[in-house]
Amino acid sequence: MSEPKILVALDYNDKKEALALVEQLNPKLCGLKVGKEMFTLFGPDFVKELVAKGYNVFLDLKFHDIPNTVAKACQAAAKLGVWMINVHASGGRVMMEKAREALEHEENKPLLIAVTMLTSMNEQVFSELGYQRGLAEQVAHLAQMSRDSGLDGVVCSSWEAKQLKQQCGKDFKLITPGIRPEGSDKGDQSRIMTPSQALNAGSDYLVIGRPITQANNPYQALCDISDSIVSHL
Ligand SMILES: O=C(O)c1cc(=O)[nH]c(=O)n1[C@@H]1O[C@H](COP(=O)(O)O)[C@@H](O)[C@H]1O
Repeated sequence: MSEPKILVALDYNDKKEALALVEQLNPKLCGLKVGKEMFTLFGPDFVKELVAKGYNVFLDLKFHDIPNTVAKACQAAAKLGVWMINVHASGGRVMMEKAREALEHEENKPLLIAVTMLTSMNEQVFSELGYQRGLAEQVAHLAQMSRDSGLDGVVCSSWEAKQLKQQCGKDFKLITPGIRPEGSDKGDQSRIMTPSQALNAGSDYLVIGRPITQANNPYQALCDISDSIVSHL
């Protein structure tokens, strides 16, 4: 069975609300992403609760620290039984290599991916950061460094997916947030595509939050998105 391509971002401040949606879902339909808000509020036990339900759980804490700290955080995350964890590629090559090495002896080896440039970044915001390269070039540079460090993939926007597939190879996983069905509110996302466009561009997994969680009927919103990409499955 191919793994579900949709990862629902459970960005809730209410555990009951999150679990009410999860109860309507199933692990064949989607994976679940737990980010900084729910992890801060409800901690590792909430993550373990979702893992126990049989979901692919993506723990999105974007570890970015000195190599030793990130390596230990990755080991702690692996012990929760999660399917995927992320670090920030801007932490550098040594940090990413130490993170990968730290997982080698773990019983549960989650996919280890690196965040390149946040999908909320546009050229204007990016230019204030003072990088020499352009935004797309910086994403490509960080993706190559992540690949060379032995990571399993990157978080990037769907705008970079085609280029990164050519550059890093088909097995290097591309996880793309900034997914918006036609007509849905961009919010603070900048580099967006529809689910189908993103998969056509080469995305392996679609991270989708508010278009689902803030819909009037989140389950129906997920089903509609799932139906819209059925030709890609
Ligand atoms: O690592 C992430 O998941 C992430 C990286 C990135 O570049 N952009 C991004 O939006 N995300 C996360 O993906 C989710 C997107 O949520 P929505 O904008 O509501 O669909 C949020 O939980 C973000 O924290």
